[in-house]
Amino acid sequence: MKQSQPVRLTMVGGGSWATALVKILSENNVSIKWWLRKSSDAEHIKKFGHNPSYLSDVQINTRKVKVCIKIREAVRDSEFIILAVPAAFIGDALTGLKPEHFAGKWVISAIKGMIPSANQLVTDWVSNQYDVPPERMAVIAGPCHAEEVALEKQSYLTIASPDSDSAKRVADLLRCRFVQTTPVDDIYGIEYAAVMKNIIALACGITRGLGYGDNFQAVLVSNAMQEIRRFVDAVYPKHRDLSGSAYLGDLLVTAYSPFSRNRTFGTLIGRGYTIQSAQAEMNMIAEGYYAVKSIHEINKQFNVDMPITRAVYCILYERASPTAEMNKLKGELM
Ligand SMILES: NC(=O)c1ccc[n+]([C@@H]2O[C@H](COP(=O)([O-])OP(=O)(O)OC[C@H]3O[C@@H](n4cnc5c(N)ncnc54)[C@H](O)[C@@H]3O)[C@@H](O)[C@H]2O)c1
Ligand SMILES: O=P(O)(O)OC[C@H](O)CO
Repeated sequence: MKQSQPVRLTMVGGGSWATALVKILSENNVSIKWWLRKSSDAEHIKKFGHNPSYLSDVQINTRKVKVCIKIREAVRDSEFIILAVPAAFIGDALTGLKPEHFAGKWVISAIKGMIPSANQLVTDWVSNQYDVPPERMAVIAGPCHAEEVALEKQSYLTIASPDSDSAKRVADLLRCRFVQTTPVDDIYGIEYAAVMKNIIALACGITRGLGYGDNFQAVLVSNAMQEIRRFVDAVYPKHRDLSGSAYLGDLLVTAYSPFSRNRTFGTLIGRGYTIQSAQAEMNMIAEGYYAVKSIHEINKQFNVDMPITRAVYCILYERASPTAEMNKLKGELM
């Protein structure tokens, strides 16, 4: 039987998540233009079919995937654009693009971070900068570490869009042998929860680094869930069940998995590393570092009680002692 034309899609980003998403999409009838910032990585993928910098065991199907270092060329003729670079660098990655380059396309954020210069969610920022209508936007969420996708471990993604057809189309694109997908409509609630779980993972890491145990972490995580609920309900009120995997599931994986970038970063801070030395130690980005400042700023309008976020903010941005901040927090949890 003749196969239908492949879906034309652009992947923006050269890190672990972009590599894992390329692997997932390559399972389906999708033709991918993959934009990477580093030309040496792009050349290596062309020649050897592996990303040398992230998840280098993943075999890239170069019949389906064309690498590219020019962003305009990468987005030309695509129906879908997936953004998978840390939020702080998305502006750089899209430099040279104008609203007309996004016209008629779906834009999907796989990013779990805030735009630091604007204190904005990525979908809000993209909509404003490039005139992408909300119904053409989606986010990829859920408890899913790139490292486990690389190993084809059974995983689940939640695809959120205000438009149910868009959510379903994107969910269909990302479903494969080892990934289940669910379309939903709570795009902003899910995006905020995904941002906030990174801050909580930093807190978990800090307490691990200081020597706190599982008993404390269980209380920290359950209090965190309430903190996320208070904030998300204040900023974007809507009926939602936060026990779903895109909310609670994502919090759990990031808080407990050794693959978590944010937890690892927090652990280094708890052990006494400076921010610069912790960043230098990791080849990866901990989104929570940027997000905690944005959420702290946004919360000035809402005044939600957020003791965990406040403690992490004070440690990372006000040079407060992790020991003293966690001592204070101890008395506020229940
Ligand atoms: N890794 C995961 O398992 C995973 C899962 C879900 C969502 N995400 C989200 O995906 C996004 C990308 O994260 P990741 O894990 O792929 O990143 P990563 O930490 O694996 O890689 C870092 C990325 O940042 C880029 N980068 C580093 N410094 C840069 C700079 N100065 N300018 C421009 N780009 C720079 C690198 O090229 C690389 O693409 C994040 O928002 C993250 O929260 C990641
Ligand atoms: O768990 P982290 O800190 O690596 O963040 C990556 C993803 O957001 C997990 O869903």
